[in-house]
Amino acid sequence: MTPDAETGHPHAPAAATVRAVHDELDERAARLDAEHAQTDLRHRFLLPEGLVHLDGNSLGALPAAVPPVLRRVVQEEWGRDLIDSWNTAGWWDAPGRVGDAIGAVVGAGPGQVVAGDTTTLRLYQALRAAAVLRPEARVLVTDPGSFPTDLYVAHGVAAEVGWRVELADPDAMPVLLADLTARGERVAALAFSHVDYWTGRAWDLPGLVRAAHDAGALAVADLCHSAGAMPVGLDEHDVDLAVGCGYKYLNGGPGAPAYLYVARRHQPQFVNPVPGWHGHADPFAMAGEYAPADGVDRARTGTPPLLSLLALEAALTALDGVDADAVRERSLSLTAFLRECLESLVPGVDVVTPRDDERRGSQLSLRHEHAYGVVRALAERRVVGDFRAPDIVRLGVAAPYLTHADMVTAARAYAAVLADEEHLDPRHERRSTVT
Ligand SMILES: Cc1ncc(COP(=O)(O)O)c(C=O)c1O
Ligand SMILES: Nc1c(O)cccc1C(=O)C[C@H](N)C(=O)O
Repeated sequence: MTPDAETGHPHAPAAATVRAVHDELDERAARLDAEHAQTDLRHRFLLPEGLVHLDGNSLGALPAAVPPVLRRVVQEEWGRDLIDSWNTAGWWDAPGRVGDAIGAVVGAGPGQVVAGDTTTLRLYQALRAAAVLRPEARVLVTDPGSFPTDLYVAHGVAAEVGWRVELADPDAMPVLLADLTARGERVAALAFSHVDYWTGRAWDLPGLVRAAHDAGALAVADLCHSAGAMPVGLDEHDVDLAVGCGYKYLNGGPGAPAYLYVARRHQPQFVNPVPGWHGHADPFAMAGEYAPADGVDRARTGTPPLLSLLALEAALTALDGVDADAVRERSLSLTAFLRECLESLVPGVDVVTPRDDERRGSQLSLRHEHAYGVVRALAERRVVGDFRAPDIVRLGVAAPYLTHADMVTAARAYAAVLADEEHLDPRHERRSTVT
């Protein structure tokens, strides 16, 4: 480094050099945004002016299509037509209809996805159903780095059905499965997240499904961090069961319903461990005995949260006309460019997320000793990411509403926070519940 002409600081780069780096990044951003103009869907979302929302992997932005639909649903369907709306407004069929719309995003043909309930409940259903589909098996393989709710459900179901839980990083799962099989152990299911919530690492979904099937096991995937951000190909890759939430890259809003995919081949044997009346073959017969509906409808439980479900349905239209490959292409460009900006502007930045496109979901996770303070200080600069304990600054990149220019803004803010030590401000000591 040459001494700075203005400050005379011997170790800082010259101001002119710094300005040239910034100019170059701005020019690259403008060029890349022009190249990717086709997939810029920012106009389909209502975001506060000047905010860079890098937290769509926790709560997606509000699609412009949602408020008018909710207004109509509340005023006309609920307010005016009341109970008639179960028939006239298609409320009864909404879980399957919205399920099909989600299916279109994750590569599942119609009739295999049902929307409603929470990811936690959906995973419980999936794993309990796996136990019925693989009655002889005594082992569940899952990732110790899974989102906590997934681990809790895995251990909970294992305790209920008498499985032993084997923990392995998804990269190590195929070897573990082969070992278990060689020892004559029967594995019921391999449960994994397609993209890791903490590192942003994307696992090899087709390879994991193949390994599961080679071991006679089922593949159960959590799509929370991939659905809406990249192609999943549930049917193409022969996934058995999958779950996901509606509030991240599907932009369904806070508490949006989750979903469950049951591959058509498993539906006749799918046993719902929470057999509610909405999943009954003839709900209004009010029969005292449960008889499952045909198809994926048997995975329904009780009355779905209609307002949220219809908000999610409207939200999904924000992705209309842009396929998952196109979203992925934009996402990879944005995350690669964000990394490049950070590496240019923040000396020693520690990016945990893999550099390799194949291995990267749609976020960058940065390790920092004062990650919580960094996240709070960034938020004051109108760049919203989140903190994941113990030391991760998570920057989620929801491609449809973010631009390459936003990536420069975010990296610049990150550099400024650290340079001015804003993250050490005592106001940024950790005290909020939700991070
Ligand atoms: C991978 C993963 N699974 C599950 C959940 C949450 O489950 P639920 O929708 O039941 O809160 C999240 C996020 O909250 C998640 O990231
Ligand atoms: N589901 C959430 C919630 O109910 C409150 C706050 C955050 C969330 C999230 O979605 C967090 C997210 N699953 C994560 O990857 O950390």
